[in-house]
Amino acid sequence: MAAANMEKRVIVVGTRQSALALTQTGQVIDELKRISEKHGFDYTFEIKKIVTKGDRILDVTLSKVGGKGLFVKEIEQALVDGVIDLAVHSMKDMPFELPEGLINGAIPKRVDPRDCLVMRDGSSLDDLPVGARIGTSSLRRSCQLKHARPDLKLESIRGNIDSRIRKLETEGFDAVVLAAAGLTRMGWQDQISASIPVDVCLPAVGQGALGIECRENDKQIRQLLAYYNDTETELTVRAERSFLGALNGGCQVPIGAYCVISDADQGNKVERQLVMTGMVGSPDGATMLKEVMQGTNPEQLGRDVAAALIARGADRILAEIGG
Ligand SMILES: NCc1[nH]cc(CCC(=O)O)c1CC(=O)O
Repeated sequence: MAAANMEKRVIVVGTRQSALALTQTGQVIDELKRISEKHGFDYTFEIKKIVTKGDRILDVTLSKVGGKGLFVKEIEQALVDGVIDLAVHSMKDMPFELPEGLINGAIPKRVDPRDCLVMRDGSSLDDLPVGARIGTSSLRRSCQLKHARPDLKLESIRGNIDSRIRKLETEGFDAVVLAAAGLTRMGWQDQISASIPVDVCLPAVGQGALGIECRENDKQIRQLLAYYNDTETELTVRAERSFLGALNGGCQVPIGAYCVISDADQGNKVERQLVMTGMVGSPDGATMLKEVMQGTNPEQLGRDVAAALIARGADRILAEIGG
């Protein structure tokens, strides 16, 4: 056992104060405690709550305010300043570029990446009556749902997961759209009426995955986090993020991507391929461009899928939205 492992240390974990952030941070800490014990690290963990700009303006339409990474800037500053040692993010809220000196130390195994419907009645997209009112403020979700069902009325809805579910009743929606991952982490999976297949609604880049951010020069934490990384998730999320970066997109544009690993049996050897679908659409769902490609280098694959969509006019769609 390396001597560094034996050193006692209190690791301060920064988190937003939303129920989802606190819950997933708690779950990550439980897992890191388990890994610490297993590998002989003498670490204890402490939570530090941080209020971000995104939390302060949750009642405003975020897509109007604009700006990328509204939920992470203050947390990253605390990491840079040494006030905290770790931060747990939903991968899909993580900006494309990390500040100098910070890295993503681990991407743990991804859970269900799909969007789902919490419905008043019914158990599938097809059960929604003609002209049903659907609550979502994600342009990506409205684009794809409108494309699949032009009759649906997509309306803006804000707030944390629990307040969005409440609005199903109080604001008379027929359904609200949420990520299965958030509901499951909260233990609310019984609220899911229908999972939307990824070929109907391609998830946001990194949806269902977490990112654990730390300082690049913190060797102890990096050693600990290496045990928590999931290689398959890391490769697929890297491809998706490369796609997002090549399109210069934030989370407020109708961009979706989902990458999986497929092991193709080539007779005498198994070849590992990344298979990625990327999507760019107009908010009204009238235009929706999709490409599926495969490759072995995640960054290259992301750029290739982006280039293929740009060749078909994706950059013009995004320029119109101002994404
Ligand atoms: N945009 C907010 C957000 N950021 C991460 C999740 C949970 C899903 C995940 O971890 O990917 C959610 C809620 C949602 O989209 O329903």
